[in-house]
Amino acid sequence: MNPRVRIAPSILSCDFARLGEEVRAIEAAGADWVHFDVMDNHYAPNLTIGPLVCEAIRPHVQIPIDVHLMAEPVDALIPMFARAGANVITFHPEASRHVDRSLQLIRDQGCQAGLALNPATPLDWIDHLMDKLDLLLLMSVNPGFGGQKFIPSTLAKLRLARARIDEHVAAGGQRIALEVDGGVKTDNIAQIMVAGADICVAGSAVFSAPDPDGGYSGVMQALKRAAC
Ligand SMILES: O=C(CO)[C@@H](O)[C@H](O)COP(=O)(O)O
Repeated sequence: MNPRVRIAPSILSCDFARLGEEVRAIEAAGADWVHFDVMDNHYAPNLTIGPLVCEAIRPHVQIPIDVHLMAEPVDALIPMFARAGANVITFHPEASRHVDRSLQLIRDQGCQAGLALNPATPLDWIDHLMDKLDLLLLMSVNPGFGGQKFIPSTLAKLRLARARIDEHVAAGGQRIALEVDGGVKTDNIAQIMVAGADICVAGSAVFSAPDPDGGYSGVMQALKRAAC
């Protein structure tokens, strides 16, 4: 088992008719965070869930809710999700006119602030923002849907991001968690961890592999074992 790996199942792939049960089951199986994908049919080509759903699952789990905004504009959504019980709020830089201000707004609401970069979005976006980041999310698929294939060039970007974060910490900066999102499976999670990830989002890999009793311990253990 790799003690460093944290798994954040993306509920985009869960059975929404049994949402409360599903989030309780992933927590019982050892999930570290609940990953909550917000898409608006504008920034991302899909329409998913909002603050009401976040508020509805909040009492069902103790683990952090990791809200990933694939929506624009973001500023009005930030306090809504903070009030709904989000612990981490991440957005894409193209979705905010004033990225620094949006990051500060997240921290002002008492949440951890994250920036998400699409596969084709350069890492340079973080250049003047390192002090404001609690999390950097690298998309390893294009935003929109669960069940896509991991884009291999993410590994090189991940190594660069790891080096940037380590330099920042060595220079006295705060820690920044590095999250990878999309196409994470048991057969590639080891490479992803070696490249420097701290947190792996996994949607279809988790929710398509329930145990016979409907839980997810088997797949969660398999992902954590494979991450070594
Ligand atoms: O945000 C997204 C896709 O836009 C991701 O969170 C996916 O939902 C992860 O699902 P899998 O690729 O693991 O199935």
